[in-house]
Amino acid sequence: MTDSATPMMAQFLEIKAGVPDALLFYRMGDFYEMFFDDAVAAAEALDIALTKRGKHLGEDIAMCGVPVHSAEGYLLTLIRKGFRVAIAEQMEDPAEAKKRGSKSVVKREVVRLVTPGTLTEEALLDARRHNYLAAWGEVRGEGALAWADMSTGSVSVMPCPRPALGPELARLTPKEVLIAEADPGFDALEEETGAVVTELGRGAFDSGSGLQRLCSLYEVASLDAFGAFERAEIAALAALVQYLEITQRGRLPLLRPPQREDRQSAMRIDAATRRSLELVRAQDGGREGALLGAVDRTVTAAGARLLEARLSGPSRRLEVIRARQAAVAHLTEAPQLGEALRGHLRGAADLDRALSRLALERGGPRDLAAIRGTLEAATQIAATLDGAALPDLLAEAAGNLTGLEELHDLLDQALVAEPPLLARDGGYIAPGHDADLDEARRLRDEGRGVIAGMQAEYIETSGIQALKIKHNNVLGYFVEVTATHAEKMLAPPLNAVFRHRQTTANQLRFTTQELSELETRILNAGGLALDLERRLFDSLRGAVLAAAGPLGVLARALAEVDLASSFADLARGEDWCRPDLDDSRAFSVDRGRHPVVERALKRAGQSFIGNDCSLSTEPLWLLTGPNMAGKSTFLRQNALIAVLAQAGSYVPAKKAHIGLVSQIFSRVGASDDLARGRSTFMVEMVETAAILNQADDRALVILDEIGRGTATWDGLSIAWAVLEHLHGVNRCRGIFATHYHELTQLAGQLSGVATATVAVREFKGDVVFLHEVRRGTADRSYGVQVARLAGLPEAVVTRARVVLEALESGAREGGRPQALIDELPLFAAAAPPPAKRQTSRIEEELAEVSPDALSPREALDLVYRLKALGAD
Ligand SMILES: Nc1ncnc2c1ncn2[C@@H]1O[C@H](COP(=O)(O)OP(=O)(O)OP(=O)(O)O)[C@@H](O)[C@H]1O
Repeated sequence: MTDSATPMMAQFLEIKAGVPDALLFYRMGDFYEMFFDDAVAAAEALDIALTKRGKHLGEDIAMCGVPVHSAEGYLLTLIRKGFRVAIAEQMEDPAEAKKRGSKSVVKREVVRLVTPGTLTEEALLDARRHNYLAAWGEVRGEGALAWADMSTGSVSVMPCPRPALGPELARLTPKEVLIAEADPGFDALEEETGAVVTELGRGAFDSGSGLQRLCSLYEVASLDAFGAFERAEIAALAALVQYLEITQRGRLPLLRPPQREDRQSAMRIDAATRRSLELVRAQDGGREGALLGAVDRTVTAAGARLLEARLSGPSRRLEVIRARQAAVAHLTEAPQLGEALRGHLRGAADLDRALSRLALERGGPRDLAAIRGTLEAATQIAATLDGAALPDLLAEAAGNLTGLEELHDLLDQALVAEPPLLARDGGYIAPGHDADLDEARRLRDEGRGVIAGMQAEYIETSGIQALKIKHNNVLGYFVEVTATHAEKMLAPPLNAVFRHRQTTANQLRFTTQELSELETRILNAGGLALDLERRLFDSLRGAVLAAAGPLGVLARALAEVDLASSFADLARGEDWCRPDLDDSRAFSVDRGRHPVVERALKRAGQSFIGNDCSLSTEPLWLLTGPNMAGKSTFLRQNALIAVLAQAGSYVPAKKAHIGLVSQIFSRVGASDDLARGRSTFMVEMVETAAILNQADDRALVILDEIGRGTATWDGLSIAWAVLEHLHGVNRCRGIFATHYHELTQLAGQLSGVATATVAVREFKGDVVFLHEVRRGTADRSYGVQVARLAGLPEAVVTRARVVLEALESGAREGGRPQALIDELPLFAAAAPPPAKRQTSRIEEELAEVSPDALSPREALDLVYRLKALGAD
């Protein structure tokens, strides 16, 4: 090391050596600075300027920095881009360091490692989603998965064999997954799950020392009180806790006792099915186009998180679903009650997250106020529910909403109505709460009044009207006059009172004995007031944390009430029905609808055609129909109805009877996976194999055009064999959409297979989509007509018709394809002279438009007009 900044750089390098995998935010005054490779990487990721600061071993040191006050936004960007960030703070006042000698460096320490799975800041989190950190451990061949949301304190665990890990992670969508280092077979995990995968030393997953760590965390002698955990579960939990200790530098978040989940209790939905059904994320990654976006009417963030969890993991337990349904039914039938609850819920804050920030000492006065507000809402909700005959779930929730009145009263009495964000500047404790604080504040404020009086007095003594008493950080309080009065002020008698301190370009500044004394008094009183407030904050925080257990139960109850009333609001608003669920293998839906497609159509002023589906007697439906007729929509809507029903919601149908579905498989819409070297066809076959190997007789399988990605006869043969297997071996319920009309012959031979088709009408050579599903088979594909609608050149469409006709008549007469093709007239000869095309009304309308002259509103109106013309 050869430069002047050596001691500081030495400190930087030492700290950096302790966190080699993270970018180091090194606090220097009002900035977090980054150096060397960290600076280069961060400057690029954040798109900020890269500069230099001194030299190290003869080379320039790269540097970049972000202001502390806006650091959160930069942190978020870095975390989203997959970085981990270590934050090194100054652990002492620079003045302290100076006392040790002019060359000494301010003490700094890493106070926290910020990783995707360990965020707590409001600004860094999506309020309506969980932020899970997961850990997968294995002991003697038995696997287990544990997951925690540090921002709410929830902790869960369950046995999870290695093959089930992918589907479970797809359900939970954790932001970060911990695995033991050198565990083979996890190469693709990051890509598959979108989570950051972090490897920990094997020691972190040791179940023996892990048990001790967990017992001391929960202050219990054994974990039996929370459930009977397997060793692998303990290993996974222990790894989670150790990682939190590492990242939070010993300051553990509030962690609730682990909840043991049972894999058997949730409907199984694999990752491909989740993608295909777009349960909580649409294919474009957004929430809006997904089922979640279409059904979310929750008014609290915790309610929204619960909804996502329910849609991601619908239940398989009849009694659980029925209890949830009963709550929704009660509120659907009593709309005023539901509305009143929703009104009160709007006043509730995110209690879990406020609590978690307070536990980590990252909370402020607003978090206390959030808890006060939520307790208030809880009391109102409990009162609203009081006295009515309630279904069990609501009665239980109502019971959990009371009992914390004392804490509420304490907070209410202690806090001002709208406290500031930061505790630093005080001003959040209400007057009248603490006599000492009131007294200190009185002294401080009186001092300010005295200053005003003193200014008037000095104006009189000096005869200088423009004299002012001001304050700055260097001089404290001082008297200021303009330079024109210099002579007078510096001469007797005034110079005996006013001591000259500073001359600026136009002003002279003075202090007086009296002013200095007053300043000390004001400062002392102000400092004392701040100190007292800080202590009161700590004691309020202590009172809140002491009630963390019941507060957690209350937060959960509020989320349940929110979810039940939001489902009720949805059911009423959208005219949904209460599905009848039982243990049978029935599946019968009358006038079912697809909630997401229906919403999109509604926005465009169109209505959705409801369709029936009955798999109760013939469990497999073979669905044919032209492209664009609505086959995929029909397939998906039936799967979504099963998901909604088992999540406890009403469903978009006139009537529905559903025997519990154990697993859903959906293969709708092709996708390839070029990153993993799989073609569309290969992906399709891998997924089909998974379905045939796993589907049981309670499964619901929806398959769209299996086999279309290969040659016709291969495709047809595969589709045929798959259908036979589903019918004879899997014996599941399912809908199978296909363009192979030959397959419908199979339906006649298999007793459990029925045929259905999406109806269309032909009108002047074009197809008109009716979107009606009827029993029977489609007479033809209408592929050429649909292609024409899509705007294929007229010549190509005409030619395709000729080829189709020849192929069809040839096939009827039993000709060989090659012979048929040989007989076809050549394209050039067959192509009709380009006839003068008739212009359509849409084209006529468009010809009139000059785009630049349109206002946005006019443009929108135009789209509606064109759309209406298209439908004519
Ligand atoms: N029941 C319905 N009522 C009204 N409109 C519908 C209905 N079903 C589908 N549609 C409309 O038809 C469009 C096409 O539907 P879908 O994608 O399901 O067709 P498809 O038969 O699967 O087509 P392809 O075979 O080309 O994949 C939808 O985007 C929607 O706008």
